[in-house]
Amino acid sequence: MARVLSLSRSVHHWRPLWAGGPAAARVRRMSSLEERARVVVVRRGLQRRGDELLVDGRSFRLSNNLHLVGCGKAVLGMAAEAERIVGDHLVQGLISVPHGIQETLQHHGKQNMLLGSSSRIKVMEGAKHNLPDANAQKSAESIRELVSSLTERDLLLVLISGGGSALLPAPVPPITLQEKQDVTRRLAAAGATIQELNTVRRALSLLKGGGLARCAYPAQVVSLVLSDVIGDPLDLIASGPTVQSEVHPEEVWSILERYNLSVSLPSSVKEALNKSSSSQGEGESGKRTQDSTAGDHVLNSVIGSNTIALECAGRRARELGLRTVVLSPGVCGDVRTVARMYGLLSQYACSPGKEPPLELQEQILKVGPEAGVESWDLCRTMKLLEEGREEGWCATCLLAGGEPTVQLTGKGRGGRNQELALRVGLELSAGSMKNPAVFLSGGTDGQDGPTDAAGAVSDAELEAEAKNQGLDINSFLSNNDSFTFFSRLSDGRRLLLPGLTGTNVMDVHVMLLPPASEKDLEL
Ligand SMILES: Nc1ncnc2c1ncn2[C@@H]1O[C@H](COP(=O)(O)OP(=O)(O)OP(=O)(O)O)[C@@H](O)[C@H]1O
Ligand SMILES: O=C(O)[C@H](O)CO
Repeated sequence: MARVLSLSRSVHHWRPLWAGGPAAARVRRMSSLEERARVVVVRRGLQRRGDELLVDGRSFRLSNNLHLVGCGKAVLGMAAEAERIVGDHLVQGLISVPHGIQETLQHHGKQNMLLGSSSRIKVMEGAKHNLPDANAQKSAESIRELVSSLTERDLLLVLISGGGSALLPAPVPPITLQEKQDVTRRLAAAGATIQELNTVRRALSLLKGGGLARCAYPAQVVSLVLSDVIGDPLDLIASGPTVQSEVHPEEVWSILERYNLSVSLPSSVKEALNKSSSSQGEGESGKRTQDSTAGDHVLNSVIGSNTIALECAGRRARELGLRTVVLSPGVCGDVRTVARMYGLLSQYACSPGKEPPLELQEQILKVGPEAGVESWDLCRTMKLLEEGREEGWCATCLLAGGEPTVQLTGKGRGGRNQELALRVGLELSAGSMKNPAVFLSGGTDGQDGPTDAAGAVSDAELEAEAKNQGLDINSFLSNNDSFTFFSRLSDGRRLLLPGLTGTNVMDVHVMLLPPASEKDLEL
């Protein structure tokens, strides 16, 4: 947010700052905030008292018996912090992190998130563009080997964050990596939710759905989880490698049928699904899963989520002199519905007259829940927006988070954040009144779909700007080509390009709303 906009408080418009200048310094301050937040969540989640490790009120004895594994986009920074806390008892570690992340963090001067040369933790990179690949599969095999060698005197610390599913691929034989990748790619492209996607992934994997904890048995497993799924469901974040979950083949089949994939499935996948119904409750080694992942042997603890990103963004917005309103960390559903909701909220905040029209309120209460926002959050937000209009002395920064979905129909390059920004831009351009709101949507991991951008910024000028440059927004949208659109538009200055951030707590949406002028209120 700080990178993108600077607010002129005296006039009712925003001056885009994406050309650089003071913005660069602000990005650095923002990054150090991010870094502090991550350090805080790990320090809060993993406490040390002498040779005792305290997690979620439970105590574990450290005696040079600690092993560490992890997978996910935020895991490198988490591992660096964990090693600072318990490194003296660490025997060995191995983490699977995104391709290129060490170089990016180095490049951005985030030394704090990198492991030192004397670290006992080995870093393996893979899953380019967030797709499981041969490198990630190698990492998964090495992690499986490491944890399988543990005994009951060992303590296994598992670090998990979003992106972990692609970074820990271990297809159930005879499924090949390529076949598994095809199934998940086609599901994602058809608009499947992360809940549906990971339910299928769990059924096709040796390590997901508690498989990692099963392999580590009889060692004690302690998992620290940074959530990137709405509601923080442990069994779905990174497909729950340390969370025992039953595979219900009928549930998996119904998801595959919903997206018309059941007929074209490779025979290996069908075979694995049929087997899973008969081998319920058994680990790979034949150990009863009940023994290995239930009860005291495994502790899973969520240490952070999108709510933390919204808190940090809110703090920064207040420092910049803005009034902050947090809508919800649970925005989801089709990107068109989400765009409509933001269009309506901006109209509500900016419509002329003493009070926003009642029909707008009704429409917001209808569309909002379809975009995952509860009615009481909508009512609370509308009340705060209305108060903001009346106070009229500073602008409002509306913040929300979540993960909308895009149903891919085209072959272009883009991501849900860029597509959302583009669609919100159209909403803001529509109608006779020039809407003064500015909207940003960005993935906290720094990567939106298979593109180098994290997201984009839009406002009511977007449509005219595109037209002047000969770009037809609707044809880019119908080809899901939002990245190409924003790259071509005004030399890409509306794109958000932070590079991989080393964290991953879903997306953040920011809408800046200027206060209503006295003239507006009198209309
Ligand atoms: N051309 C496109 N236009 C719009 N959205 C796209 C496009 N290509 C892929 N997507 C969407 O991007 C999403 C994948 O994005 P990304 O790789 O950032 O994953 P993610 O959900 O953030 O990953 P993770 O949760 O594993 O960190 C999918 O939901 C997919 O529908
Ligand atoms: O890795 C994954 O499965 C997603 O990021 C959700 O956690």
